[in-house]
Amino acid sequence: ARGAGPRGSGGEKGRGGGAGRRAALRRAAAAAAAHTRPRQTRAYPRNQLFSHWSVRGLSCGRTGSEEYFWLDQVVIHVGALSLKESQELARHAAEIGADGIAVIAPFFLKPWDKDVLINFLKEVAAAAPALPFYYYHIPALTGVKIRAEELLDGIQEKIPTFQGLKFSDTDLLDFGQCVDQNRERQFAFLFGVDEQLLSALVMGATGAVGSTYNYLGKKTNQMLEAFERKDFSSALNHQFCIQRFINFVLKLGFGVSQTKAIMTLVSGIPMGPPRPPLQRASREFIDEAKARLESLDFLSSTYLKDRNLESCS
Ligand SMILES: CC(=O)N[C@@H]([C@@H](O)[C@H](O)[C@H](O)CO)[C@@H](O)CC(=O)C(=O)O
Repeated sequence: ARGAGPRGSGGEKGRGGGAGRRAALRRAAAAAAAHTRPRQTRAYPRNQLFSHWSVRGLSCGRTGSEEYFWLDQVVIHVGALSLKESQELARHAAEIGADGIAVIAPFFLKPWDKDVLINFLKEVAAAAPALPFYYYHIPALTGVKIRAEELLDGIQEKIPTFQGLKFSDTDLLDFGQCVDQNRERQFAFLFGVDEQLLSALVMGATGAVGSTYNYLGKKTNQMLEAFERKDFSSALNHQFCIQRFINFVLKLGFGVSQTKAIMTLVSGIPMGPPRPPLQRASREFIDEAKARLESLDFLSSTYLKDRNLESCS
């Protein structure tokens, strides 16, 4: 998933930027990546994937005389069914200089209440005690429905590195209460339901992480900018426009496979097939999604060249 947000996509209170720190991180990540370079035909173990991502993410690009980094922050998801594996991944994330770690609830042997879940998260966080820690709340996929608002109550006493939450659920009452009950704390509230982001911004979301930002990022940024300048009518138009596309693909059947297909379509970069049990997106899906992207002006070549997308709003 990719981040978007008015105040950064996560970990905005992180550990400070600076070219020196970035250069050091880049060296550490490059060393780790070189040490474990996989052969082309082998699947990447997760730690190798992290190293390679960090190297790429912390690399510089250049526009004119200005140098910039591809990513502002790299927050690594280290959740796993096994506590030990999660801890190893957390240690590795710290070694390669990640800006933070995130963890979903284990979903085979599920935690049955808040305390049990916090205990698990605490053990993972303790393996990387200098890294900001995020809980990734995604009940539709984990089946762990412990309310985030309950989980946050007193969490920093148990997990001192707790920094915030990625909230991937449509329960805006729960989300609103997370924000409302933690106003004194500087938590990051990263929202993960792209079609509802505007509502979450109104409630205090500080950023967003979601799948559609990989290809609807420009439209989302227009919405964020309108929101920042308090032009709520334009912000709503942009959100509705995004909803039109998401609503359309949700009805066709939308998940990771379809996301890969759309990303391939929009970027021209082959994303490869999904792993079983997932199946490739069907030809019909790709054709229909393409037509919809075109009709909303999300796919035209001019879209990539800074076109104003008012036709959609
Ligand atoms: C259940 C799900 O996949 N949610 C997505 C959303 O970005 C979602 O695809 C989008 O809101 C469309 O419904 C993200 O919150 C999760 C995600 O991108 C990820 O974990 O990589």
